[in-house]
Amino acid sequence: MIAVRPGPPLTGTVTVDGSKNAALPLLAAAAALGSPVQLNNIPGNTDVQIMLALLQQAGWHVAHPLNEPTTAVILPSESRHRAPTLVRAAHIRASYYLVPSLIARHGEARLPWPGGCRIGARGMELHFKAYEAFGDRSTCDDSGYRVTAAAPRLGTVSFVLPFRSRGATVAAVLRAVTTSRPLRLGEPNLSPEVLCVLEALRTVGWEVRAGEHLLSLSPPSTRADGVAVWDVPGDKIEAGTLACAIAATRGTARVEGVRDRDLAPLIAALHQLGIPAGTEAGVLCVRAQDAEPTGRPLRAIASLSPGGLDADFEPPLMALALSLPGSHLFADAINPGRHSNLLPQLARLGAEIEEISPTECRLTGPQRLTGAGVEAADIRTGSALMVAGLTARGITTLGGLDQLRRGHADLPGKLRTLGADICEVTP
Ligand SMILES: CC(=O)N[C@H]1[C@@H](OP(=O)(O)OP(=O)(O)OC[C@H]2O[C@@H](n3ccc(=O)[nH]c3=O)[C@H](O)[C@@H]2O)O[C@H](CO)[C@@H](O)[C@@H]1O
Ligand SMILES: C=C(OP(=O)(O)O)C(=O)O
Repeated sequence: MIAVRPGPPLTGTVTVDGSKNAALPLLAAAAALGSPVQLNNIPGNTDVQIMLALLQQAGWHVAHPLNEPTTAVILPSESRHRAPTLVRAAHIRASYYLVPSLIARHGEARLPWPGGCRIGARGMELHFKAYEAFGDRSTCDDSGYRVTAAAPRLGTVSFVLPFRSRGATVAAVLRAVTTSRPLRLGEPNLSPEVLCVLEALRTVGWEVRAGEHLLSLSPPSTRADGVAVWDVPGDKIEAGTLACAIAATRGTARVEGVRDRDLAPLIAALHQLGIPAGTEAGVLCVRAQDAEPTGRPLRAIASLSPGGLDADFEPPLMALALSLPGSHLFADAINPGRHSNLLPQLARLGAEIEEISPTECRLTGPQRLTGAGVEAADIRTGSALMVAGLTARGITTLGGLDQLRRGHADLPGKLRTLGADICEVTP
């Protein structure tokens, strides 16, 4: 487990890893393409390691150039063995991104239900609807699901999502790639993680028009030769978590390696709280040393809409808001089990948070927290508890590191680079 103690305000400069939630669909897009892709800035967290292992098991080569662990070349292998049983697909949520490439390669995708964070019921019926729009058939039982390829068809596939699911948007886009069919997708998810897949497809000749209400894709007229080179964007959530930690300790520090536009909703929330922060040319500067908190209420409502606040920013913002004056509201109806992971753990540190409903809560800051033993039941609960531990009197011990490492190769190390008093201890 990790032991966290309050210390001096965080200072200095740290660089974020590539984003887990962008790397996962980009790896699946590389597999769907069927021609070599070099992917740079791949993070070393365990979810991404599992995805790379799944790709290899399912028939793709994953080659790391010598001394470049964050780069991989993904390309299909020649051998066409039977569809494998991908048992570890049950460990990560994003295993469902592999369905289009598995169907294209093996004629069917047979997978266990996806895993990932236990943050409430996490359906995937919209993915099946997307595949059915392409003519595929899906069946499922308690242990998993199976999607079987339709006989090849031509023509544009049109489909409207009833809500802006990121997973279902990527599913439809990648199925368009593996069938080389034009797609018109209504009410798409246009989060940075989806946009980076669309940008990657543009580099290999796909015509992409991403409007708020309609996403249109048309395949390239000729197949691109050579190796496509794509970059995983820096992890906006890791950067946001570090920003909350810097602000909670009233520090002034720089976080490098993240795209400016990906942080706009987080920076708006920091400004609302009176924390001076901004990005320029991939560098996020947080200047909380002499900040004067506004005392204004923060309304942090997780959203799937374009430009909305990513649900994964909410937990670290909540940990920060506990140290700032004002009555702050948090809501995450996207991940309905998140608050039941996070709130009881913050309560162990002495936080007083009023649950308005299972997905909405209000807290009034500033509150004085006291170190205690806490447990990460999901990635962002883990990172939020580290932020809270930096302001709690005494020692906070955090268990459940396997959860944290699913999303970050070494978040404690990054906080230590900024001067945080964090160490790993063997219980
Ligand atoms: C790997 C990855 O990128 N995970 C992110 C992704 O999760 P996830 O892949 O769950 O995100 P989606 O946008 O697809 O889903 C949003 C919500 O709709 C539900 N849903 C989705 C599809 C469906 O067919 N049926 C259904 O009920 C999901 O269970 C979830 O509760 O977006 C979440 C919300 O922004 C983030 O917190 C997760 O970190
Ligand atoms: C919820 C998350 O991940 P996943 O969807 O992979 O479980 C997350 O990244 O916080």
